[in-house]
Amino acid sequence: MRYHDSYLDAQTIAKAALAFLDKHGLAHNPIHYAIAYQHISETNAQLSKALSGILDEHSPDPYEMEILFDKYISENKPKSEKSIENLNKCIEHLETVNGESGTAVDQLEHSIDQGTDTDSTLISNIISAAKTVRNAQEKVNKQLAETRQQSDILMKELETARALAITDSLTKLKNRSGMDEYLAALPDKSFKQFCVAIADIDHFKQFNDEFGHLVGDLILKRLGKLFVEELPVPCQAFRFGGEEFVILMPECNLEQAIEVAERFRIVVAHLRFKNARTKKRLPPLTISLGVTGWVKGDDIEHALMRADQALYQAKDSGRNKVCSIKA
Ligand SMILES: Nc1nc2c(ncn2[C@@H]2O[C@H](COP(=O)(O)OP(=O)(O)OP(=O)(O)O)[C@@H](O)[C@H]2O)c(=O)[nH]1
Repeated sequence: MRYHDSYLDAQTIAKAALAFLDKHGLAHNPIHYAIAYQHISETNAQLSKALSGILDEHSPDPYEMEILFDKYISENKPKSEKSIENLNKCIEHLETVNGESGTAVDQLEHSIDQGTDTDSTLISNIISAAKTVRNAQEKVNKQLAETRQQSDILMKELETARALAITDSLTKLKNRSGMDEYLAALPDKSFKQFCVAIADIDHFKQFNDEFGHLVGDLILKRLGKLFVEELPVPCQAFRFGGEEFVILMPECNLEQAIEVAERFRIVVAHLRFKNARTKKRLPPLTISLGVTGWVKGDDIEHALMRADQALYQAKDSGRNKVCSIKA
């Protein structure tokens, strides 16, 4: 159970939670209320820490509240455990039914072996055993259909869990594991021409410090979308953690890869963000990129190290730049 407050305690917390919402001009909707309740009752330390960080600066807006709710309250647990439980129950039932029909047949065999029954008793025993077996068969068929349904649900849940494991929850881009899967599935011919880039947001710490991590998260989210919208096929971006992204560029020579990176850099530099609460414009955001070639036989880690060196050069020479190192 999540809440242990007594009736009276809960009433007191509820009043304080509503007063909190009023104080910050927030609607009494379930999302805002859940945040306020958990904050006031001190039952969610991480939520309170994030909320206090915002409260130090300003009253949270509904957008920030939604992000807090998604990050610290909302639960999206996989139902796999329940499905496995159901599947096991189906199997157990199948075993019981199978046992019932086996017992009926055993009893019949026994009375035939003994030879003590009259013909009419024997016939009625055969009919009764046949009925038991037929009933059991019907039950088995029904149960099998249910088992199939449960196993389909489980398969879907496993697929979802697998997709989640290789996806970055914030940007929705594939993560490092997703990139490893992508590389493992690459046909050999793709290695003829292949480039790798690392993109990194400039002065993102400063941005976070000035506007808060939640706004920083929104920027990362927007960048994730932009990679998908702006990178030409078959280039693909992956989030490696933090504000660092890897772009794999199959079928690109170094010159073409630099062009792709440069175009993306310019798109980002032209983006304009607005603070949803204050409606004020945020300062322009820039990224730096390091590009390198990846040749057949080379370890991807080596290519990533070269791309990182190139990125370092871009940062070192003023940022908002693309630098490259040959394979
Ligand atoms: N909002 C947000 N910030 C993040 C996330 N991951 C990493 N960061 C922040 O990204 C910042 C990275 O800072 P630094 O590595 O110092 O780099 P920088 O400030 O961007 O400076 P340069 O890379 O040298 O231009 C840190 O403040 C991290 O907290 C995230 O998921 N969300």
